[in-house]
Amino acid sequence: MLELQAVQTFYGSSQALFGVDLALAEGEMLALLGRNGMGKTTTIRSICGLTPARAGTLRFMGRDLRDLPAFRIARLGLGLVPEGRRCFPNLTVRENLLATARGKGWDLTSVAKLFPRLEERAEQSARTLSGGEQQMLAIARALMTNPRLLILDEATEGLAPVIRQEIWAAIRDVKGGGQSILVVDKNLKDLLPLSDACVILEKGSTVWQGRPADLAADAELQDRYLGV
Ligand SMILES: Nc1ncnc2c1ncn2[C@@H]1O[C@H](COP(=O)(O)OP(=O)(O)OP(=O)(O)O)[C@@H](O)[C@H]1O
Repeated sequence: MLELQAVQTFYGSSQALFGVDLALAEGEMLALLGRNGMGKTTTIRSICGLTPARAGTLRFMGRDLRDLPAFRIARLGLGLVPEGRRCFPNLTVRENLLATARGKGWDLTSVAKLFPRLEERAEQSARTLSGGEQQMLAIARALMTNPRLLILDEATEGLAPVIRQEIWAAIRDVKGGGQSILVVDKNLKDLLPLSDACVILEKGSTVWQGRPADLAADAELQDRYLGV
């Protein structure tokens, strides 16, 4: 479904990605891992066309993504939940959800079932939600676009443990429904059991690709690339 080969991306003259490879099959969840500043967010920005790659191959559903503007890439069916959970603060929860609604599948009823907290707060402005609720809203908004691929960048970062667990439970449900997902998260304990494949980035390059069980069993590998 998604394939990156030898992707290089720059911010101005400063190179951030030096050779990112990854592959995600339809219906699977791919975990993109690596320490702070190793290029995970930049990889996502390159896929979405927000910081276009300067070299390499990026393909999604058989389409070449290089040189497509971000809005065209989004329309191919990428639903991005960016770091920092951006919603419209002055719109209500319901209005935020309706603003992105597109296609068939996820609708107000099914996202309310996934995140009951959002249904309880449907008429509140998004500004008044807690950080965890805003994250749920950001995920729900991305689902309302009925994306072929859902991309989650640090969806549980900085949230209380109970809220994190609610979000992981929701991700598990969404995945169980066959949704393809690319996820960046630091929480291996929650992430690995749900994932089908892993990619580790180190200094802007892919240094390891494999199965979650192999990574879970390899303390030395975790220590080398993911330890703090
Ligand atoms: N807007 C920017 N301008 C210049 N350099 C940037 C910019 N954003 C990121 N970088 C640099 O690109 C490299 C990769 O950063 P990136 O945010 O992709 O890493 P990350 O793995 O997502 O890290 P984190 O887990 O901290 O979000 C870093 O060296 C970072 O300093």
